[in-house]
This record gives sequence, C-alpha cells and structure tokens, in this order.
Amino acid sequence: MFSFHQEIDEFLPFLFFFITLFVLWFLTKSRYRHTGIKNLPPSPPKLPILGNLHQLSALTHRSLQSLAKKYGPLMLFHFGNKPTLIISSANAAKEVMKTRDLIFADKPETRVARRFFYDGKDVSVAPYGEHWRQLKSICVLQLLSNKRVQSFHSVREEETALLMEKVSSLISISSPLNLSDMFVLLANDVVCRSVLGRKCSEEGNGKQFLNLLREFSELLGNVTVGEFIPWLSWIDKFSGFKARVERVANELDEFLEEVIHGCLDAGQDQSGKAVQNESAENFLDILTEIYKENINGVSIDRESIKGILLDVFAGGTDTTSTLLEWIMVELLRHPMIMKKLQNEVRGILNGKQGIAYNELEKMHFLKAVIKETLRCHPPVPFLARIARQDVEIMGYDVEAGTMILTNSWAIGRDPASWEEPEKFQPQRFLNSSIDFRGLDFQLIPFGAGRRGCPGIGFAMATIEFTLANLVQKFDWKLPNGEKGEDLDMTEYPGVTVRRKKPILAVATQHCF
Ligand code: HEM
Repeated sequence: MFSFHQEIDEFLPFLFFFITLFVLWFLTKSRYRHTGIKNLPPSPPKLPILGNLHQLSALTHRSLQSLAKKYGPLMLFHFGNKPTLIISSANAAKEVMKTRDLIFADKPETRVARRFFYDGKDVSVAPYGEHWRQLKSICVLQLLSNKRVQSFHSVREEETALLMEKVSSLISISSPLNLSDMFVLLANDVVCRSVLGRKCSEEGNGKQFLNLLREFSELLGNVTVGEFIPWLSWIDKFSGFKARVERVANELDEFLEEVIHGCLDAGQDQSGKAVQNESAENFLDILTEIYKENINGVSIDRESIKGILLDVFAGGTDTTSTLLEWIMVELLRHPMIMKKLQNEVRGILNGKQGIAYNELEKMHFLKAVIKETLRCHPPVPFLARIARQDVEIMGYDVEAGTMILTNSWAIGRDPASWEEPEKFQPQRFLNSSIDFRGLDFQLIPFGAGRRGCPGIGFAMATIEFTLANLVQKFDWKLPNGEKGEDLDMTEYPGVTVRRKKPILAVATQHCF
C-alpha cells in the first residue's frame, strides 16, 4: 500500500502539469476576452483606472489632434475602461460613415444625453431602428425638406430685416455691437417661428431659454470621470456637475412642457387661448396630430415630442449662430477677404435692397467663405458613433461596443487633405467641387451617412441670407482700432465649440 506521502509525491508532477495548463488556458482566454482581436489600432500609454482620460484637455478636439499627429489617424483610447476609437483622417471617416455606415449607425448613450433626451426618445441620440427612422423622416418631411425650407422664406426675410434695423439703429450710438448675441437671437427666432409659429424669445422666460440652450450644449460636450468610471461618479456629484445637469434638464423640460401645452392640452385653437400661431399647421401642430391620431401607423409619445423639439431648437440655434459668429470673426481678421465678398454681393445686387434666392445662387465667393469657415471651425467638432458588431477598419480590428469619435475639426486641418490648412483661404473652394453634404470626407461639418445632419438646407438658407445682407448693407471693422491678427481666437468648450469671447464689431452704413 502506498502511504499518503507517497501518493502525494507521485501525484504532484501531474497536478503541477494540469495547473500550468489551466493557467495558460485562462491567460489566453482572458486576453482574447478583453481584446477579442489580433490587430488593435495604436494607443497612447494609459493609466490604470483612468485609461487615457488624463490626456484630454477641455478643448478635446485639439488634444486629440496633437495625439493623432504622433499615433496616427486611428487611435484606440480608453475612457476609463471604455474602448474609444479616435478617427482623424478623411479615409478612415469614410470607412465609418459610408463603407460601414450601418455597423456604426448607433449613437453613444451618455448619462447626460439620456437625461436631456428622455432616454433616447428624440432623433439625435435614439438607437438606430424603427423609432429613430420614423422620427427622422417626420423631421425631414415636415420641417427640413427643400419645400418646407422655402416655405419659411418670409420668416427668414422678416427676422433678417429686424437684425439689419437693429444694426442701423445701434450705429448712431457708435458703440461696438455684440454680434454673438444678435446671431443667437436671430437663429432662435427663425427656428421657433418655423417650428411653433411664434418666437420663444418674446415669451416670459424666452431669455432664460436661450441661456439654457447654451448651458445644455456645454454640459452635453463635457467628458466627466463618472461617465466612464461609474464607481467614481461621486466626483460628478461632488463637483456639482450632476446637480447642474438635473437643473438644466428640469428647466428645459418645464419650458418644453409649456410650449406644447397649448397644442396638446388646451384643445388647440378652439379654446381661444393665448397661443398665437402664425400658420394653421406648423411643425408642432403636426407632431401633436401624430401624437393624438397615430397618423399612418406612426406613433409618438409626449417625451418624443419634447425630444424632437429639443433637437431642432438646439440644432437650429447654437450651431447656426456659432457658424455665423466664426464667419464674422474670420472676415474681421481678413479685411481683404471681407472686401472681396462685399464686392461680389454688392456687384450682384447692384444697389437693390431685397435679396432673391436665385441671386444667392450666383454668390460663389460667399459660399466659399462659408465652406472655408466650416472647414476651419466646424461648430460640432466630433461625430460620435458606436460599433454595433466586431468590425475591421483600415486593417485594424474594432470590437463591438467601441465608441467612435470622428474628429471633423482635425480632418478639416489635415495636411494630407488640405494645402496650408491653418490658413483661412476661401478661394481654395472656387474651382473645387468639394462640398459639405457628406460625400467629401475631408469636409464633414454636418457628419455623413444615416446619422448625418438633416438640417443642412435649413441652416444654409438662414446663414447665406443673413451673411449676404450683413456685408451688402454695412462696412465692418473691429472696435478700438484692434487689428485682425490680434483677435483672440480662444474657443469655449461644449458640444458646439464657439469663440470664448463674444465678437464685438463696429458697423457703418454702406452708401449705395
Ligand atoms: C450650421 C448648422 C448645423 C451644423 C454645423 C450641424 C451639425 C450637425 C452634426 C455634426 C450632426 C451629427 C451628424 C453625424 O453624427 O453624422 C447633426 C445632427 C443633427 N442635426 Fe444638425 N447641424 C446644423 C443645423 C441643424 C438644424 C438647423 C437642424 C434642425 C432644425 C439640425 C438638426 C439635426 C438633427 C435632428 C440631427 C440628428 C440626426 C440623426 O441622429 O439622425 N441641425 N447636426
């Protein structure tokens, strides 16, 4: 008989062999479970727990551009332990938003976005699927199609005329004009009148609404530790971030409830309530009809209505005003370009005051100025997506669930796509077919593919018309003899990146 010790002695080599096998199997398995893949994009070194979060500055588009110069146009980041692919070249963007658009048709669900957009019940962060498709097609057909955009022509004319009157009236007091504030008001009045048939800014809490939209953009663009490392979310509470999100979300909700109250609860016009609509059927009327009647089998609930309204108010206000602001900043920095633009616009209009849309079509330099501004200052610098399955991009493996951030700001300044990318040169577009509608991936300020912006036509109609009026009727310069080259170009972070300081300018009436 073997003693116990003898048994152990003989068994030990076997035990050792099996343990080694098990450890090897476990290590291999866990490695593949974590990466699941063979060829990952290059990554900057990361810290435990934080991952690469410490490498981001408040102006994330800039910090990621610098890192892309070192690590290449596809970089794998970890926000906490969340894998995030940063795209910084036109070719890689095309892979994501064209070649494999369907795989990347989902949007990341951040806590802040979920809170603001009623758990993805709107268009912009809704998961890809039937609900999103229905809401997006309602937005396009009922508000943003060419036909609808043309039907709001008189709204744009009236609001632009008001802006011109305001500029004229302020010239006499010869103090600088705050163009930033004027553009926010103009963009918001145009979108509110098109959507609701009335101006939000003229209602009791209208001014507060504009401030709320600004704060909303700032909070939505924030990268917080708690978002990516849930057990550290107490930091967001401690810093007051969570409380700010709650306050802004509640105040926005209150505002949206008030806005739709007239249509949904007060029996529409029958009650003779104090809701003054300009047209019998505006966008909100259509939304509420669908809500009540389930028209054509489409159904939306009250939260979806609020989500869509927030999409179009935010999409139509902050982005449009930010772009107008950057256009004027660049024109004031480049007086020769301003002069060339004025010559074009004044030449085509030949002293005439009103501007017809077919005249805008002839203003090629004006369109080039807008494109060049969108290249240098895309108001929304990141296009966010989620990989819905494992996929390969440009030879690299990307895991399902990876967040994709396409840095359209960096792509617009990529020397591989643009000559002298840091220079503001609208003439580069004069003999070029490159456009911003999502087909030329070196210029994607509106995104591209299924999740691309549906508001391009709406935004461009306002921007072209306003810009043509501003440069036709007035001459512009910086206040206090400030020189263009000294203008502070510091940006303010947010989901929309605008200039940190409002743009102040002095206008003089042009004599025809
Ligand atoms: C200069 C003006 C504008 C800019 C720069 C802009 C930019 C963008 C960008 C970058 C996206 C994300 C696209 C992507 O991920 O591929 C987007 C989405 C969107 N935009 Fe705009 N936008 C502008 C004006 C507007 C306007 C005027 C509206 C409506 C009134 C609007 C409504 C939307 C909506 C609803 C989405 C979500 C689309 C989806 O997820 O399917 N935008 N916009």
